[in-house]
Order: sequence, then C-alpha cells, then structure tokens
Amino acid sequence: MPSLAADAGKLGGGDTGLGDALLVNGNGDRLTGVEGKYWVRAEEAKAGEDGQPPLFRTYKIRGFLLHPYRLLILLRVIAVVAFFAWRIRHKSHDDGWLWTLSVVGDVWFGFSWLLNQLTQLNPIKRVPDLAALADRHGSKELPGIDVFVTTVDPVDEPILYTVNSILSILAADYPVDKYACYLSDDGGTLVHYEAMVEVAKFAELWVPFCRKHCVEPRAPENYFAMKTQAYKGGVPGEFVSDHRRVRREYEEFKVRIDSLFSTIRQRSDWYNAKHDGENATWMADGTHWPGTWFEPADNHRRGQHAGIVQVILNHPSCEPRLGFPASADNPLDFSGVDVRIPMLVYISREKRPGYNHQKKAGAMNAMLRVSALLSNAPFVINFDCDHYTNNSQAFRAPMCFMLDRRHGGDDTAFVQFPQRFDDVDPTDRYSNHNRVFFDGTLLSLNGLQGPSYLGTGTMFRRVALYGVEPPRWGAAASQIKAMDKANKFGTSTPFVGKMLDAANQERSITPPVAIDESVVSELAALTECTYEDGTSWGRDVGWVYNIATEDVITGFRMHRQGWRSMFATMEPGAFRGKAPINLTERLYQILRWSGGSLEMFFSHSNALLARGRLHPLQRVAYFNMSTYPIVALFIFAYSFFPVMWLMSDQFYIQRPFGTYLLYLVGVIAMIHVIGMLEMKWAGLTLLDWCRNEQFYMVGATGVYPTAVLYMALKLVTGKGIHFRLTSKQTTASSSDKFADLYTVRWVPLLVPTILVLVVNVGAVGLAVGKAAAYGLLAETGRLPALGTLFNVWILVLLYPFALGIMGKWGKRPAILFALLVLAVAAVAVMYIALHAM
Ligand SMILES: O=c1ccn([C@@H]2O[C@H](COP(=O)(O)OP(=O)(O)O[C@H]3O[C@H](CO)[C@@H](O)[C@H](O)[C@H]3O)[C@@H](O)[C@H]2O)c(=O)[nH]1
Ligand SMILES: [Mn+2]
Repeated sequence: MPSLAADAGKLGGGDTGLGDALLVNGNGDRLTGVEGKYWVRAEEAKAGEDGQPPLFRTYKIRGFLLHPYRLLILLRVIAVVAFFAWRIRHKSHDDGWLWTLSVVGDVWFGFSWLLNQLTQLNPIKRVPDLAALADRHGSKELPGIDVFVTTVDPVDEPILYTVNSILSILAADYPVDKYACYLSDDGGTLVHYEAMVEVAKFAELWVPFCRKHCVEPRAPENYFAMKTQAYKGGVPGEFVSDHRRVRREYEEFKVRIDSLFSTIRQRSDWYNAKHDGENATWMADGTHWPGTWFEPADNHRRGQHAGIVQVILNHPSCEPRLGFPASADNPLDFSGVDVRIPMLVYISREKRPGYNHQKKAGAMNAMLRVSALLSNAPFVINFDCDHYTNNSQAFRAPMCFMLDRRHGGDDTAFVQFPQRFDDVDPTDRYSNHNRVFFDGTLLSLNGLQGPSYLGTGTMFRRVALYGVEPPRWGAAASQIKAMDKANKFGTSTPFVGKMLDAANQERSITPPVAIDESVVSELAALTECTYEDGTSWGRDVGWVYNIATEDVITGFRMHRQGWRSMFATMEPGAFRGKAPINLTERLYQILRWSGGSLEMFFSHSNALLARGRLHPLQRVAYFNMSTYPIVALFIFAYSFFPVMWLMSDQFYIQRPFGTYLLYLVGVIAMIHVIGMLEMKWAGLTLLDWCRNEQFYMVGATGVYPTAVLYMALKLVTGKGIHFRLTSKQTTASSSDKFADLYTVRWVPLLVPTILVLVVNVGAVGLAVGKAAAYGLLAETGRLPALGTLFNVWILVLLYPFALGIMGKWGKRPAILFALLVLAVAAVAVMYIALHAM
C-alpha cells in the first residue's frame, strides 16, 4: 500500500486533499490501482473532537465488490445447508460408520467456515498520515519509544541479521533522544555483547550517513544489496564518495563481526595462559565475562549464568549536536548533520537450572522491567533479531493511531504491522509470504476489535502491557495507584515507582539516567530468575507464559480487557525479516503455531470464557484462531477415503456418488470464488492465494493433526509440548541463495503427508485401471473415474510438498510428473492384470 501521507507531502507540501484525489481516482503512478479501485473513504475528513485534523484515514471496501462478496457468502451458506439436508435424506452408503464420520466432518467444516467468514464481513483499512503527525507533533512533542529485540544464539540466528536489525533501529527517523534500543541475548554470549560495542562504533558513521543522504532502508546489508538507489538526500554531489567510503567501512565492520569468535577465543587463550588453570572467556578489559563461556563452567554456561545489563550507549543530549566538516581522518562532511545516536543497551537475564525461563516471553518481560528504569518510554516496539526496520518512518506510523483521540486512540493497546520477508524463493513454495493472512485476515480483524498480536513488528502502549485497563474503565494513573503493586509486579520499588510516569503518555523520555551503584544493583534484581516468583508476570502482566506461542495470547489478554488494536501498513513495508524456506523448518514453525493455538483454547485464555468486553465477532475470531487445527483431522481422514477402493470394487461413502461429488465440487468451488473476491480487496496475487490453499493442505495432512495429537496427549499426561527455535536461513555463505529449499531433513512429521500422496496416486491408478477394465459406461468404471477429480485435486494441493521431499530433484518438476505418470500406469496395469486373473 502506498504511503499516502508521504506522497501527499511530496506533491503538495502536506496538502492531504491531493492525496485523496489521487486515491479516489486511482490514477497516480505512485498509488497502486487496488487502492482507488476497491477502497473508499469511510468517513468525511472531519476534524477530531479536539479540533485537530485526523492522523489517519479510514477506508472501507467499495459497494460493487462488498455486496457481491457478502451475497456469495450467503449463497454458500444456503448451498451448504442444502448439501447437509440432502445427505441426511439420503442415508445410502456402503459403511454407516464412515458415513457418520464424514457427515460430522462436513458439519464441522461448514461451521468453522461460517465462523471464519462472519469475521470477514467488514474489512477496514487505515492509513497513517505522517504529514499530519508532523504538523501536529513536532519532534519535540513525540512521545518516547523503547525498542526491544530478542536473540538467542549468534550462530542459529546469524549475528549479521542481529547487527543489521540494531543498526536499522539506531538510524530510524525518530527524534534521537526520544527512543532507546534494547537487545536481549538469551544465550548470554560475549560475542553478542562485543558485536553491540562494534555496532555502537560503526553507528557513528552509519547513522549520520543515513541522515545526510536520506538512505533507505537503513539496515546496511539490505541497503548495499539493492541494485538501484534513487537519491533522496540534499547533497547529491557528495553522495558517491560518501557511499563508497561507508560501504568500505561496512565491509570492514562485517569482517570484525565475523572474526569476533576467533578474536575472543585468542584473547581468552592468552589470559588463560597467564592465569594457568583457568578456562574462562575474557572481556577486552581483562575481566571475566559474567555470561556463558566458550568452555562451559559453573555459573558460566547456557541456562546458568548471572544477569547482565550493559548500557553501551547512554542517552544522548536533548539538543542536536552537529558533526565535523570533512578532514583527513574523516573524509565525510557531517557538519550539517546531527550525529547523536540513540541509547543502546545489552541485556542478558539471569539463568538458573530448575527455572522455567519461558523463552521469548520471559526475555521480553525482563526487558520491560529493565527499560522502565533506564528510559521508561510510554510506547514499546518489539521485533525479532531476524527482522529489521525497512522504512525509516516506521516508528512514526503507529503513533498516528496511538495519538489520534478520535476513534479511541487512547483505547489502542497495540499497533500491528504485517510481516514481510526477504529471500523467499520467487514462487514462494511454502507460502512464507502468507499474504492471505497478513493482508486478508488482518484487514478483516481490523474492522472488528483489531488484529491479533503477531510477535514482531508491533508497537505497544506500555501501560497495556502492565495489565492496566483501557481509559474507558478509569484513568491509567488512578488504576495504577489502586493496584497491589508489590504482589503484582514484584518487590522493586524503583520499578513500581516508574509505573506512574509511564502512565503519563505524553511525557517525553526521561533525561539521561545516571547509572550509579544503586541503579546497577536494582537492574540486577530486576533480571533475576526469582524476581517474578509469586507475582502476576506472565499471566496478567507482561508477555504471557506457559504456552508455545506467546504472541496471540498476549494480544488476547488486552482485547479481553476491552483494549483495541490497529493494523497498519505502509509502503515501503515498515519491517522485514527472514522466513524458513526449508520444508521441515517451515512445518515445525506451523507446528509450534498450531500447537500454541490449541494450548490457548485449553488455557485460562479460552475465547468462549472471556468476559463481555470482547467484541462478539472478535470472540468468534479468537475461537477460530485457537481451534483451526481441529478441522484438519477430518481433512486428513477424507484424504484416506480412496483406500476403500483398494479393498473392494464397489465402495461409496455416499450414494448416489455422482450427486455427492457434484455437491462437493459446488461448495468447494464457491469457497474459491469467494476467495477470488477476497483477493481483490486484500490486494493479493493469484499466486499468493494458490500457495495459501496448497500450504494449508500440506499442514492439514500432517502438522495440524499432529498438533491435535500433542494437545490430546498434553491433556492426558499434563506434559507440555517442547517447541524448538525456528532455524534461520544460513545460506548467506553458500553459493545458492535458496539452497535451503532443496535440502530435505527427514523427520516423522513428513510421513503422514507422504502417505496421503501415495494413497491418492494409487487411487488415480486404480481408477484408470477400472476404466480400462470395465469401460466408462459401466458404473464400476465410471464412478471411480469421477472420483479422481477429488484425488487429483488433493495432488495439486500437495504439489509443493512433493517438490519439497524430492530435494535437489525438485529443481526439475518434469521428473515429478514423469514419476507420477509411471506410478499411475504401474498401479493401473497391476489392477488390470489382477482383474484378468
Ligand atoms: O528462549 C528464547 C527463544 C526465542 N527467543 C526469540 O524469539 C524470537 C522468535 O523465535 P523464532 O524461533 O525465530 O520464531 P519464529 O517462528 O520465526 O517467530 C514467529 O513466531 C513467534 C511465536 O511462535 C513469535 O514470537 C515471533 O515474533 C514470530 O516472528 C527470536 O527473536 C528469538 O531470538 C528468545 O528470545 N528466547
Ligand atoms: Mn523468526
């Protein structure tokens, strides 16, 4: 979606009316046709209650698309009901048990489809108006933001991504004294700490360079990888030489980052040799690193080390500080550029054996406390170390929603951006872009109480994370005053003392914190494992614990309290990241997501049990979000029905089989026509949509049933699911960018889908055999041939999976088709041979 505000600003100096004209006519190059064609302003551009112009614009789908869309949904409801009625009236079949199962499956199918469609009846799009924000809130008035990044391991989550993520944050276009950046390192490795020290040094060059030349995006790796870079800055004459210089410095910076492992090892060897008998990991200043060591030792290993909080860059002064003119040492002229860099803090919370550290959620909560003492911004942005800020304006856009008082901006707990990904294979084999969800589903939820929280690319209101209720139910400050803070938030008086400040949203970030001994010891206390014992952290406060996916459930808690959320898009996309393109990794990822959602259903956060502040359709949406894997049990069972034809010549789940098929084809086709209309308003391509259908089937034939099984086991045995970290693509070093796509990692999770493939290929072979043996005129020959419609459809859906398990051969789909023809022919010949006997 185009950034209307930015465009309007460029064209007419903040004349927002011009942006509108473009939008409605849909004729300016900079606007995609979709915008003007399918969306229309939902309300007049009236000034808000406070007499100020609105900070964002709201759009709804144009009638010519919305009405047929809704009508089709209604028609399908009628078709589905007719189908059930027909099935109940025709209890004719070859197996009563299977017939019942398939009717139950169809009912659940229709029911969950209907619930899902109900939440999609009224999608709403909101576009932040950055120009209006700039008009109303000059830099001085913008509120503070604490930016949180999480990482665990410098190898599994390549450190190059992490340093780029941090650099992109430090260089963001937001008042530099109004935000701070925190890195949480759950591995506690010195490599990460020293990488941050290097980042701080390189930022002195990178950040002013970005400001001087208006560089985009501000993650150097991605910036330098771009082919064409339109110049937007004010000093084009100096660009080429500055660019060359910074690029060279960046290459050297990367070499230093790469060699950190060996630098630290060599240094440690040297110190250890001096202190014979020691096996420590040493910091540059000749002291022991308090975190994990290369050679694990007591109190210095993963899962057992002290808490560390290191302020790498302290808060900058509140007045701009201009750089120096070019000189021999520094050939870049920064004399007209503000060279201040925002605050940067490294955190590794304490780890002790016997404690459940609660993964990412635990890390986020530790950061929330530490940042309260150091910067205490009223807003918090969070993203994973494999994501970076792709649009330097990204921190401003969510403010348009948070600070607009018209539509309960005050009631907005969080603003969610869609996730966008780099380095996904061009045909997006495993639907990594997931546009149907990120654009379709989230726009729909945006028309209700708001999108769910997705774990990354999100801005929160700090008090909402503290469990405070929306202002409609009382001012945050008075709520906080009334709380039993020691029991809820733990025993740190300084932390609790800062809560009231955070409630005062408009207040800018606190002046530089003097980090004296009392602050240091308080920070240590706040990162201790025991700090949360007996408090509400992980339940009513902060990110939620004891679940495989902390994100949806944390957002749910806020929606349940009556907060709303907003979905924000901007062009270029605000944040971008990496996605797993290896089949196995991708399947494990959706296993974690689907398992986590079922866990949510069976937790204190069950959508049906939430109190009345939840919007009714939002409740339905959460019900769907936490039960969607269940329907896959039926899909999975359906995909095995062809087995019946292996057992006997005549076997039909429903008779008359021809009519049954006709109904099935009809209701399935209707889903797809509705999907086509969704594609229009969500701005999806046909490929996005097909990949989504296909990957859903891949999940439904293996991962989702497995998640249901896990959940059932958990309910019986009480043992939770162990979910692993998504391994990031590490193909940077390999010559083939998409090498991960062609590596097969065999795991049991692949087996069920392979079985489905085999059975359906077999069924097609059988049908061909029967048609040859009996001729298409006989029912025994004709019906199975009709049935292959169903089998072929399953095979088409599972095509990406089939390519995936072929590994390197998957580069040549022709091989797959040849194999398919061979297998079908073999089964057919076998059938004919047996039949003739
Ligand atoms: O003990 C841990 C484990 C993970 N993480 C961090 O959590 C993030 C997400 O983990 P990852 O394995 O990359 O999961 P993804 O599947 O890529 O993440 C998606 O799904 C998660 C929920 O399952 C969300 O939290 C993420 O934001 C969302 O991007 C990463 O930054 C990790 O560094 C920690 O900080 N501590
Ligand atoms: Mn990730």
